[in-house]
Amino acid sequence: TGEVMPAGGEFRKHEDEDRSFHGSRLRMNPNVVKAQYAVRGEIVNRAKIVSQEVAQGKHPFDTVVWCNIGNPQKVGQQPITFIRQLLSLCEYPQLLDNPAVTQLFPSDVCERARALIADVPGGTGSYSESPGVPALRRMVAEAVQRRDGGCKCDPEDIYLLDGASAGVHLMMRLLLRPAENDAMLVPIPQYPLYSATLALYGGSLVPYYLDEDQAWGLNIDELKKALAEARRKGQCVRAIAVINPGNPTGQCLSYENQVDIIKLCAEEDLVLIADEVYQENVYASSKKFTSFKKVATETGLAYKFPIVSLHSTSKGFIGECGRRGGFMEMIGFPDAARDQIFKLASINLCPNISGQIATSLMMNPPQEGEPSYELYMKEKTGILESLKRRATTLVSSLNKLEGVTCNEAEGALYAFPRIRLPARAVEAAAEQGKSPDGFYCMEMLMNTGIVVVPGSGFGQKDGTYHFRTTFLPSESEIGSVIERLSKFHADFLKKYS
Ligand SMILES: Cc1ncc(COP(=O)(O)O)c(CN[C@@H]2CONC2=O)c1O
Repeated sequence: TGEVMPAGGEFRKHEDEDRSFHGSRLRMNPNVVKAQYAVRGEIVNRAKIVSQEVAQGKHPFDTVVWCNIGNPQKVGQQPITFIRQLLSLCEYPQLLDNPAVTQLFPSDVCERARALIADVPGGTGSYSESPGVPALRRMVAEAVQRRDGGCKCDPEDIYLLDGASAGVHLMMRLLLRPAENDAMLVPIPQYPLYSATLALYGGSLVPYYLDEDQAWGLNIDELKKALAEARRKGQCVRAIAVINPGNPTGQCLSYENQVDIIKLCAEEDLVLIADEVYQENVYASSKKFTSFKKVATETGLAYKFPIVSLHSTSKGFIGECGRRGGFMEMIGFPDAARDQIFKLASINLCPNISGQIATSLMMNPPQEGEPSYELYMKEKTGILESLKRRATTLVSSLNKLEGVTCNEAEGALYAFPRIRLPARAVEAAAEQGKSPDGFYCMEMLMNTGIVVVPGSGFGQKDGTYHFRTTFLPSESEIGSVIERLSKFHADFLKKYS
């Protein structure tokens, strides 16, 4: 069914032909064709065209608002000064020899930079060890130990990454065996990195549904039923992915939920993939982040089964998405698996050094009394408090719309409202071969310029429709975004009622 690249022939793009070349065709990996990633799907691709057309006055709005992706600096969030100052000096150490440097950079930044430069053999342009620069891994491990109230963290368990995505890919490659009917438990709604990588590496997704009526709570009995049902069907469930705080749902797990999950993994021989990239994004005063590693330690089950915990420089208040920084902490993996993980990391040579440095700085911020501390805390607090205000404003506005309900965004960067759509809208969507919420989101784009992602891209209970939006537009513009969205929603209901 596939196509074969012509031997020796140059493969040219065929706009008006059937994409064959010299009669030959390109045979592609069907898993690649099967994988989907809605965060940058059809709506976003259309939005790119619209954003070019807006300048020519072709649309009833003058800006496209990118609410499809948690990309804070794309929509105006400022980088953290401390991080950028240190990266600047690490990228061009000669600055430190310039007498003017002390006028441009605080003394603690200069000292840190000298230490980092000494710690990174060959500088930021050199390959490092595949798991990352040893000194930076140690810095991250010490910080994880402090974060978790003293729970031991071995630097050998820390792998620095080109973003948390790289850690998920690595784990999927390690665990999913062809022709073994391997599967993974994934929350629904889920961040589509999980469904996409399962498709890419030949695994299958076993859904466990979060309960929208219980603030997207996780029901451990539901999880156990999903596991038993999958096994009954002959699926070999290898792991469970947990996203805490949740994406797209924003819920923060209770400590009890976490204990239940850990006990289940230990009893059922499951690898726990703890996706904790939003650990700094907790807004609900009744919730606080506790790492699964800490809960496992306090439950007496740490190192009794494999846990891989993921963190990233892309989220939190740092928002260094393009830096491609992050790390995974792996505990409870047998040595034979660790050897294979090292080999997988080696095939990619090493994570980028700038991202490694940013990760070590994310985990080791300025301390009270240091010259950089005051500005750092001002920037951090300013961003997190603003995110909390924007989350509250957006969710309360969404709940005022007819037929819309939206749980509180307890954490992360998103709201995931449920929308009730008129039958005529569902019919119109079907006529265009679109999902109802995909149809709604495309109409939203074409009428308002606001780019969101249909709930169908994250998974949802049959018969329900959602969309995911970030609350990243600045506080000066989020009001107008809400106005545009509210007017669109009312007009849409009128048009299809
Ligand atoms: C839950 C979760 N895990 C991992 C990642 C990947 O992070 P890295 O940038 O470190 O690879 C993301 C990114 N969030 C995507 C990107 O922006 N909006 C999203 O939903 C995420 O939301």
